[in-house]
Amino acid sequence: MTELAALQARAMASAGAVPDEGLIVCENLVRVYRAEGVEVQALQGLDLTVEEGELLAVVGASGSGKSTLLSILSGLDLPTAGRARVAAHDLLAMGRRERLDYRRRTVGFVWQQTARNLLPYLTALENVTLPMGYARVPRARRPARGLELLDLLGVADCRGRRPGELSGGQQQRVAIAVAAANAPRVLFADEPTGELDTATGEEVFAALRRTNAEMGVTVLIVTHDPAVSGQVRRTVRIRDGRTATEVLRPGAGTRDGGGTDGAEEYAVLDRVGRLQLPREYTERYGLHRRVRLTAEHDHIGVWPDRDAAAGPRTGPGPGEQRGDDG
Ligand SMILES: Nc1ncnc2c1ncn2[C@@H]1O[C@H](COP(=O)(O)OP(=O)(O)OP(=O)(O)O)[C@@H](O)[C@H]1O
Repeated sequence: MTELAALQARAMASAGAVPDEGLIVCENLVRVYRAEGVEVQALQGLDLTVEEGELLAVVGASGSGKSTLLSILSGLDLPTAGRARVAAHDLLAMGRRERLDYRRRTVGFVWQQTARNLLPYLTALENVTLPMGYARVPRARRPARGLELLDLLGVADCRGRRPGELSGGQQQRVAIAVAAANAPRVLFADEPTGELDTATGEEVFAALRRTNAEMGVTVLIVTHDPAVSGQVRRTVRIRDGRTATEVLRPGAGTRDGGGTDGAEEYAVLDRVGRLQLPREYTERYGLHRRVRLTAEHDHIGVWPDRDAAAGPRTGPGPGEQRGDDG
């Protein structure tokens, strides 16, 4: 078995994930910051389930809560309330040692700032082999494993160079190799292409897809760039600290990144049946405070509540706009 195959086998092996649950499960996650007497609700009851092996993007405007979510999932921050589990680790209940082990072995990170990912005085290969010490990989096996990773990500020729001698895209691909060095269950990437031009950014996405497809590592990319949706099969949009909508693109996330054809937008339904309607729908159809539901044989109709203004009525009026067909 090659080093990479061994890594893949470890990544794929179930490490005790609770059956019927995703690899990542967030339920009603709340994070309140208190600064100088002012309270900011960065997360306001966020729900998210990610299955093992997924490659997904979490998108949202600035201030929507993406970084807060990433800090919690990566074990750097604690939520104020709610539930968060990753690979059978309860992120609210981890002790110091478990947290350290979680950060070293269960998850890997690629940050936007290329300089934050790599040590400047080490070569690409030394950067990749460094974290293997945390997972007690025998010293003699580290270079072969590191080279295999650099090769998978198309930067084996950079092995002897220091970060300052690499392009931004090469640095990010080496950073993915570093993050994947201990075959984590999940790789978190925070705006991994934020500092790169489009063509270089696509190379980095291709590298993230290879890590996902060939090592079986679940990859979660956080970005404010909605165009990233075209690169992955599933995009979850956060709005005001909650998961608002999801876009699924059959065929995306494959070699060519897929296209926009066949993309379908979904609203997120939480465990107790709450649904958040996209703002463009609530504005377009004049939906405020409450809506009227009609049960059809294969869908539910959502109608503006005009009764409040126009008096009681039993059915939708002629020419009234339909709120939602699904
Ligand atoms: N340490 C903190 N103290 C107080 N408020 C904070 C803190 N960190 C974040 N916030 C606030 O929480 C909200 C969500 O911030 P967060 O950084 O998670 O959003 P984001 O979607 O990652 O934004 P960006 O894309 O600009 O990084 C914002 O209103 C932000 O001002």
